[in-house]
Formats: sequence, C-alpha cells, structure tokens
Amino acid sequence: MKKAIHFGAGNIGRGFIGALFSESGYHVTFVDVANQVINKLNEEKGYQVKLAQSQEETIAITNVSGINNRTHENDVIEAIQQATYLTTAIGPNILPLIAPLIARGLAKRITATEDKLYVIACENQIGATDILKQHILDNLDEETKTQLEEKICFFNSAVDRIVPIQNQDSLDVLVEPYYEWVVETTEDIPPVTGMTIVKDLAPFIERKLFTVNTGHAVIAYLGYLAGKTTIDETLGDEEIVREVRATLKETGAYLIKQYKLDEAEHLAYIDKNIERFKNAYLNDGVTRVGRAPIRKLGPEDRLIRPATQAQKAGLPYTHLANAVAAALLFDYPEDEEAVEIQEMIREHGLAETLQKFSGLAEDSDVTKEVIRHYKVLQG
Ligand SMILES: NC(=O)c1ccc[n+]([C@@H]2O[C@H](COP(=O)([O-])OP(=O)(O)OC[C@H]3O[C@@H](n4cnc5c(N)ncnc54)[C@H](O)[C@@H]3O)[C@@H](O)[C@H]2O)c1
Ligand SMILES: O=P(O)(O)OC[C@@H](O)[C@@H](O)[C@H](O)[C@H](O)CO
Repeated sequence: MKKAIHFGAGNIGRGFIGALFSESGYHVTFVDVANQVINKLNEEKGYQVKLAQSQEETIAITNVSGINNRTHENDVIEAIQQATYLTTAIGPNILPLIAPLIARGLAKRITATEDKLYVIACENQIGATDILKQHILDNLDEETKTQLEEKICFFNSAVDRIVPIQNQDSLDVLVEPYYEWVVETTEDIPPVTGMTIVKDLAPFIERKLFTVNTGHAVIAYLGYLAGKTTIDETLGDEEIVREVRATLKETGAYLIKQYKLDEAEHLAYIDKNIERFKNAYLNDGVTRVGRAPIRKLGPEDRLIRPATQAQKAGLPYTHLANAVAAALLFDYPEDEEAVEIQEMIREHGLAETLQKFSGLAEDSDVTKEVIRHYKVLQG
C-alpha cells in the first residue's frame, strides 16, 4: 500500500488532506504533538468526516495511524523512508519547528532510495512549501542539499475547505462540503483524489487568500467587535455583509488587474464565498477565524498585501484599512498574538505597531488610513 506522512492531525489534517490520501488508497501516518489524538488514531485506526449540510452525509476514513514527534522522533524518520507524499497542515509558524526532524528523515532517505518523495505544505501562506524547504535546507550540509535537489520534489499549494474547531473527545471531523486543493507542478505525479494540478499557482493562492481569507478575517474581526460568536451569526448583520463585499471588491480590483481575471467570474466567486461563510452547520467561531492576528497582519498576508498592492496600483484600499484597524482591536485574551498586539499598541502606539508587524512605514498612506479607521471603530 502507498504511504503518505502528514504533519498536523488537526482540522485540515484529518478533515481534508489526510482524508483525501485515505480516499486515494494511501495509508496515512499523522504526526502531531497532541498525544490524545495520536493514541486515538492508533487505537481506532479510522474516523468519520461529516459534511456540514442539511442532509446527513459521512465519509469513513480508514488506514490511518499516528506518531508523536516529541516522543518518537525515530518513528517519524522511519515513516519518511516509506512515504510517497509528505504533507503539512500545521500552521505557518510551526513549519520552522518541524523542519529539523524532516531534514533528518530526508537525509537518511536520499542515501537509501532513488524513489521520489513529494513534499507539499498545505498552509494559508504564499509559498509555504518554499519556506518549509528553506528551513529544511538550513538543517543540512552542502552535500546532502545537492542530493536532495535531485530526489525530493517540493510543490507549493493552496488549500481551501472551512473546517471549524472540533469536539476534542472524538477523531471525527465536521467539514464544509466544498473543497479545493491546488498544487503547482509541471511533473507527472502519483494521483490523489481531489488534487488539482496547475503550472502557475500565483493566481490561485492570491485569489483564495485575498478573497476567502480576507473576507473571513473581515467578518471575524468586525464580528468580534460587535460581540458576535460565530461567522454565520455575524453575517446576520447586513451592514457587516456590505463591508465584507466592499472589502472583497477592493481585493478583487487588484486581483482582476494583476491576473487579468474575468470581472464577472470574479464577482461570482466573491458571492459564492459569502454564501459559504453563511453555512450555519459549521458553527465556526470568530475567534478561530481571527486567530493569530500578528500572522494575519503580516506584510504578505490577507490584509496588508492586498492593501499595499492596491495602493501601489492606484486602486482603493479604504475598506482593507478598516479591516486592519478591526484586527488591531481584536483583544481576545486567549489569543497570545492578540495580547502581544494590545501590549505593543499600549506601549508604542499604532504606527509603530504597524511598522513592526506589517512592515508599513510609520508615515505611509496605508498606516494613516488604518489609524483614521481605528479611531472611528474605537468610538
Ligand atoms: N481550518 C481551516 O478551515 C483551514 C482551511 C485551509 C487552510 N488551513 C490552514 O491549515 C493549517 C492548519 O490549520 P488547522 O485549522 O488544521 O489547525 P489545527 O490547530 O486544527 O491543527 C494543527 C495541528 O498541528 C499540531 N501541532 C502544533 N504544533 C506542532 C508541532 N510542533 N509538531 C507537531 N504537531 C504540531 C496541533 O496539535 C494540531 O493538531 C493552517 O496553516 C491553516 O491556516 C486551515
Ligand atoms: O487558518 P487561518 O488562521 O489562516 O485563517 C482562518 C480561516 O480564514 C481559515 O482557516 C479558513 O477557514 C480556510 O482558509 C478556508 O479554506
């Protein structure tokens, strides 16, 4: 049986990427630090993926097991020897932490087999696999690096499926019915059900990140400020729906210009995504969607990059600036990054905070527009 090793047995790992490999006839070894999940995977050897929709539909996932990478490093290295695919869905900030162990597994593998291994990071981040690759290379000597280039293939990808936080007592995962997994390669690679291959990922990842994730972030931060709990509940407020649409028109204008997208098709894509967000069966929390605001306010992420790109292209970005302001007001005490932002604002002010986390010059037009909106939102 073909094998895949997947880092991150969380929402996307179990509910999307691992599930697709299992459905494609692979044995999936999940790697995670969550001992309870790993033990359950080894005891139960399967779980159900449940679709969040009115009629009940579940998909049985079989042929799975788990390894704890904190306590069983050698088992992870062994599983890397056996795999055809190595994937991650672990969060962009965790990639540097797992790279040293992956590097050890790859160093051993390239001396033992000519078989190719395909590495794909499935994260909400532009060029996530390139970033993971660089972290892996940083952990290898020059000779191993050269051999690695010949035998290990690294492909960037875009992943799209809304998977909320789950009941922690069960391996079962509730997911939205829709999904898209786009992988960038020109090679013929072993087929995986549900994987779409493209030659150039840039339009796909930017369209996804700056529509699905920008829209989601606007709802999460405005919803949080309005005292809402879930994404669908927030969309019960028509004023917020209008703000989401206006923001996505701004990212849309940039995307249409940059990638020569068909305008009508892109507007339909925006509408489709707003409908996805309204799925009440998901019960998706504003604090999950707004999580890790330092990452979300990063220069290449869903709020700042479209704003700075729009500014450079002479396109409007005022609604994006409003979303950035709302993100700066996300003071959820259980989110470490939200707490850090609040401390930074208190001690150093808004302009310095945006300079530090978003790479914006303190006197930039985007910064001025964000501060203007911040004052209005703050009331
Ligand atoms: N949930 C979604 O709707 C969704 C959709 C598309 C993309 N994504 C992306 O997928 C990635 C994962 O998101 P998620 O929602 O599945 O998160 P998650 O928190 O449910 O899963 C992450 C998993 O990684 C594990 N982990 C953390 N640190 C680790 C370490 N050092 N070693 C091993 N395992 C570790 C956690 O225990 C957890 O099981 C993120 O990049 C996210 O942006 C999420
Ligand atoms: O996972 P994050 O924190 O980058 O973003 C939160 C949500 O927007 C995200 O998880 C979406 O649900 C997902 O990207 C849909 O494909």
